[in-house]
Amino acid sequence: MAIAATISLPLTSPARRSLTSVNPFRPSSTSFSTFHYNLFTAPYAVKYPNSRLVASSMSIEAPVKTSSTSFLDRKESGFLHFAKYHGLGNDFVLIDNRDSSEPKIGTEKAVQLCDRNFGIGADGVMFVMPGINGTDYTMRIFNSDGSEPEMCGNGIRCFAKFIAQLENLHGRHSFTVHTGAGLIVPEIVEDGNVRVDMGEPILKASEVPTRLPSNKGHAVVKSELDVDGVIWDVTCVSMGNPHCVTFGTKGSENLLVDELKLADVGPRFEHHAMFPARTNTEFVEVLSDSHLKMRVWERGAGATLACGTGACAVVVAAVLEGRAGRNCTVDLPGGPLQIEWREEDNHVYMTGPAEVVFYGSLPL
Ligand SMILES: N[C@@H](CCC[C@H](N)C(=O)O)C(=O)O
Repeated sequence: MAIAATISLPLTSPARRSLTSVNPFRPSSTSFSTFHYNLFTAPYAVKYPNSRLVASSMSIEAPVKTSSTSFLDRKESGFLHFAKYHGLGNDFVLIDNRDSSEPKIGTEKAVQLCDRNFGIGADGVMFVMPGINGTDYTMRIFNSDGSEPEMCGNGIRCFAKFIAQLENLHGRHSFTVHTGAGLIVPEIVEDGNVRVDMGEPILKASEVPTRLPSNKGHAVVKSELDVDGVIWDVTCVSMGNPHCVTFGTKGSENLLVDELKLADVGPRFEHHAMFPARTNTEFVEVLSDSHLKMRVWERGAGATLACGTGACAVVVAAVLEGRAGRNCTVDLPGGPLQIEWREEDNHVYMTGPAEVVFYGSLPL
């Protein structure tokens, strides 16, 4: 089966774009080229979305036209208009769903779009929906396996930048967003990064949820978890979604995360009987009191280049285990996040980038 698609690529490197300097939804007549191509005969353009040279060398009809109106102003029925974003390489298909509280596509289609060989390629699909309970917007997300998580840290930064572009907003802006994890407040700051009030971590074992017995009040901190005969020390934290954080196996030295066989060990945690809702798992190396390095195996998405809720959970776990302070840089494979677990209000604050990659349309 082939899917005809239209795709628009920013001419500048997305990594160098900032909201204040460039608004890709209001391009000048020379800032975009529009390509019409078949997703299944132009895999390289999909796999290397930042490369115009690759797209051009595929003999795709380009450039066919330029537009002075916003790409996402397009409303042709029967087409799904989307934007592809990433936060430190954790990538998402974003859909303008402001006119309905029902997602424009279902989980089966989302799985298809996330496929890196036969679709757009993404770790998840996110929907910008009307707010409820007095909030500005509602966020929903499907993982690449079609499951629906409560929250997504990198995704909510992309969500905020997408809203700013949809609404043609410039400069500092914050939004109240209803999520499965409750109220989340992302704020676009001067340098184009997004700072997010991620709310309070949940530590009560039954609410994470984990079946591991609590050992510090209601929390599970540095507890033993037997993973197919290997004993890991784990701390369980929910940021609305469940996380199991480990700094290594019992009695071992500081974990060297680059040496970890993530694809082997990750699924064993994700589907462990102690995690009734499955779990995201973060493997952490302590570089200093304020500098941590992690790799993640995500529930429903596998190994990803970054996980925002995971980085927040890691700092909470590091503080609870006495391994780091409340203000940390967390290095992920896709880049660093700044995380603060503030003592005054018990909220976790995450700051990091979110960048557009390209815009496209697909027939539904
Ligand atoms: N990558 C996200 C987390 C996405 C949801 C996760 N896979 C889950 O199922 O909980 C992040 O940046 O937080």
